[in-house]
Amino acid sequence: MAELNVPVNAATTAGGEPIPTVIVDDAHLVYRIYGAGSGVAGSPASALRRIVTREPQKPTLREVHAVKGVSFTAYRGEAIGLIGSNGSGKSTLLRAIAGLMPVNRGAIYTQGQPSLLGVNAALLGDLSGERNVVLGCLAMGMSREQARKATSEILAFSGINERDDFASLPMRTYSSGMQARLRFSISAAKKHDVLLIDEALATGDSRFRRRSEQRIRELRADAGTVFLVSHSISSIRDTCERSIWLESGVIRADGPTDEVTKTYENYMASR
Ligand SMILES: Nc1ncnc2c1ncn2[C@@H]1O[C@H](COP(=O)(O)OP(=O)(O)OP(=O)(O)O)[C@@H](O)[C@H]1O
Repeated sequence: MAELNVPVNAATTAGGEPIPTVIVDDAHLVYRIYGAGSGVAGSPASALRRIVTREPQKPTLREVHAVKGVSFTAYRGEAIGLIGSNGSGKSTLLRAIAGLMPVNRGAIYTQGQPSLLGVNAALLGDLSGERNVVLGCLAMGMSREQARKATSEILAFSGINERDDFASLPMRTYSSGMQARLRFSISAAKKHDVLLIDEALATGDSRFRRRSEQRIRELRADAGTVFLVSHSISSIRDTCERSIWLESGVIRADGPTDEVTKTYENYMASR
């Protein structure tokens, strides 16, 4: 635990300045849901009335303002935990940092290419775990030779072959925990400028979680920036020295993990 709190000196410029990797400046993120029926207007009675009166259904648009004016700067060498209750905007913010969702207002600047590792990251269910590892490596920019070399290491790290030769079976036959382990193992095989991890550790067992947490620390030590979204406060405490608490799309606290998680836990206990 102690080594997590030491400043990462590799992450500073020659002048000792920390190097920013992600700048989020007053970011607003809004989902637009078209055709979403709302309350009475979407009821069976109103649908029947429209049929009888031949009144066309008015197009509806609902907006969910998921992230409301969030600002912070992340630096190279930091591992940052994103915490908050369900629906507070954590995954949305990660998606925006990854460039998968445009900001509606404000701006997000990133250095290098952020990589989002989520439980929904696309791997192909009909291909074997091993083929998916090779494809994943190629997709991350490795050469065929590098991918071939990395494959056995990734499979060993994932531990999916611990009980049987699962690597040769199609991925659709894997449990969700095994799938998540393989996804994490593929992503963690490469150094990332900015690695965004969304609950990927939650589905692994405790042994795999410990290995993953160790790998996150190594990735961070390699001077990348890691963001970890998790409801497991212990994972956040073991991995991240800084945490950001989001609630209803707004930052409630940003600072040392111990302080932020304590405040968050008190808040959750009082609800
Ligand atoms: N694809 C979507 N379309 C419309 N609204 C969405 C969509 N995805 C998320 N939302 C809404 O945006 C808000 C933030 O959701 P988000 O998934 O970012 O929260 P979260 O903090 O990651 O939640 P959790 O801890 O439950 O995973 C919620 O109100 C959610 O209903």
